[in-house]
Amino acid sequence: MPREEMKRPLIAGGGAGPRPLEASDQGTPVVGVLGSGDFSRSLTGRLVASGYRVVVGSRSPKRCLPLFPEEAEVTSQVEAASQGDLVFVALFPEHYSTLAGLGEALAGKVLVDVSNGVQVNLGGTSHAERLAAMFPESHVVKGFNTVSAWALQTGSRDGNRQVLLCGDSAEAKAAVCRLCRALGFVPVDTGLLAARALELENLPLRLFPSWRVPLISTLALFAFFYLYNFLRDVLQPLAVGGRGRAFYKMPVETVNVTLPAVALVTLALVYAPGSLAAALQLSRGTKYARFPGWLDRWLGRRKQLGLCGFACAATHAVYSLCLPMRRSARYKMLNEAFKQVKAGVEDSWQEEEVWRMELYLSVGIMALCLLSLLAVASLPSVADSLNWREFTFVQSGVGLAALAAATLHTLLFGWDRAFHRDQYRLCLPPTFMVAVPLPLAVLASRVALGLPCLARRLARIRRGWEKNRHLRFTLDWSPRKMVSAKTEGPDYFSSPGAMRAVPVGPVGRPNRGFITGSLAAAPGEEEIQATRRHTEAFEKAVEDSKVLLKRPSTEDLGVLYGLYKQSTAGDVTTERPGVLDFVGKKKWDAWKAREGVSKQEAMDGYIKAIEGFKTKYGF
Ligand SMILES: NC(=O)C1=CN([C@@H]2O[C@H](COP(=O)(O)OP(=O)(O)OC[C@H]3O[C@@H](n4cnc5c(N)ncnc54)[C@H](OP(=O)(O)O)[C@@H]3O)[C@@H](O)[C@H]2O)C=CC1
Ligand SMILES: [Cu+2]
Repeated sequence: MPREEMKRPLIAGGGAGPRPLEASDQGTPVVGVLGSGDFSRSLTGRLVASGYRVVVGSRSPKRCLPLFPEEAEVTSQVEAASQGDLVFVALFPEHYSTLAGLGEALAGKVLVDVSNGVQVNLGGTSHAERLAAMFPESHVVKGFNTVSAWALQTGSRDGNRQVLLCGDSAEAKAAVCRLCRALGFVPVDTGLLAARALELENLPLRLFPSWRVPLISTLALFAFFYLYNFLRDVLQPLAVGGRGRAFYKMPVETVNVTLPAVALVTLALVYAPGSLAAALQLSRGTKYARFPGWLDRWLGRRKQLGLCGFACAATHAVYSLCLPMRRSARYKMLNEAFKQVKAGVEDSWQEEEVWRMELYLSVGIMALCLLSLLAVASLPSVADSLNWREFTFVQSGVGLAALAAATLHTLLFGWDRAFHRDQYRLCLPPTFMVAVPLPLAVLASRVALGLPCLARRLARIRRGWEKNRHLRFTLDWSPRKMVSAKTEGPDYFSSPGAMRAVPVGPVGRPNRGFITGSLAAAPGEEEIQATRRHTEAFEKAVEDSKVLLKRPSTEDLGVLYGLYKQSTAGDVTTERPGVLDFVGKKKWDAWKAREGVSKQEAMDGYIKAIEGFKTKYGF
């Protein structure tokens, strides 16, 4: 539906008059909607506005008639089921049994189940499957349950435009997809009913599913550090006979010592899985082995963890700004001043303390700025405007700089306190000493991964190199394809970008049984030996062709391709590819040019050509 259409008020309040279904609307299906509730009304309004003829089926059509736009027909359920080509079931699933008598009217039709559960259903049967079992002659499609009645009314300008669907009949899904598009939504086919319906029904019931673990981790860290600080800063002074003036610290001071520790550890948790993944790839020598499930999930939650860390850091900044505003701070300052006067100290300036504070604050502000950049870049609208390199630079480069700055900020805060005995209250080291090891370990691992020997190896692995195996520039090389006389084979014409890593045996040792199928015909022992030697020389030349230092010119690739196909498949037997298949045509022509040449001669030609190319292109 055009955007302008979306802006039209959808539920015509009355005087709009019937919207005639003229010639252009003739082909559109009649849509039946069973049920007259909120969803039914919003959907009907939207369908009518998009030019569909809608028949609403209700148990009491007269009562609900005024609630629907006048273009819609409101009738009995049987009537709506009979008239509609595509029927929406806008009832709660517990009322599906009341539709039992509609089996005949709904036979052969597309039934759209829009229902949601009341609680997450993790193993039972989905409502859509129950509906499909009730109406085995209808084609049930699950969908629209992730769209609210509100979104249907206001149009997809608000929120997500996607409508997730699933179903077993491809035609039924196609019909629902067409309708979706006509309503201005974007259909997304997620698969079959048995595989996806339950998941779709659970989707609207889940509360921020990707945030659960990051939020719980952040809260758990907060609880741990808060308790730790409570023991050290509140209980310990009371335990050693203080004057009962420690509980005041609980709302602000203790929270403000807790927040930076949580922020720092959370931020380290964002970059730790990347280091673990790199270490795994290095030790396995391949990027093609799956990570353990927990690492995969951890990698997938980095953004949420980062945002939790940012929230803690930002809150810590606000708390810190407010510290001097507190009464307790003023009283403490006055008391200090009085003590100083009494002691006759005129100037309390301590150079070291001044520098510690200046540096600590400055680095902290920088860390917060970098974190803000990261947070902004993780917004979908901003992330979408960055290319992959820019995104990686921000998330990786700026993120690690933020982690480094935050760690330095914490270390500057600690200064030399780690070495003061009086800092170990209740035998517990200062909080910063508990918070700092993980970020330091992550930063150290990144430095290690940046060392040329490791960085080079990792870069190779990430470009497809595998330990004990070699990279080859090829597409379909399976022996079966070599034997068949089709236009497949080594894709010498593929662009360098299309090259991909496929494991093969070590260079120089041809794979066993490489082209045996096409060449195994010689009867005598000597002949067999000669053929084998010839074949091996050819196979060696094929292997060599993949490790030439430079990519041969298109003409030379054509020569190689033609000789190769003639060697392995004989004369060309296929039709010349169509006008638009430029690469296919070139390949075909190159093969055709060798027509009539025997396989042995073609192999000789190939071996000679490779010898020449080794000098020409380097080897
Ligand atoms: N509202 C929303 O935003 C969304 C709703 N949905 C789904 O759409 C479906 C309908 O929701 P909604 O429109 O909000 O619900 P409503 O309660 O507003 O409407 C349900 C309709 O079901 C019919 N009904 C009520 N009681 C019975 C009964 N005992 N036996 C038979 N039919 C009955 C009534 O129609 P009548 O009296 O005319 O027969 C009623 O209007 C639900 O499955 C819901 O999960 C999905 C996504 C969003
Ligand atoms: Cu701080």
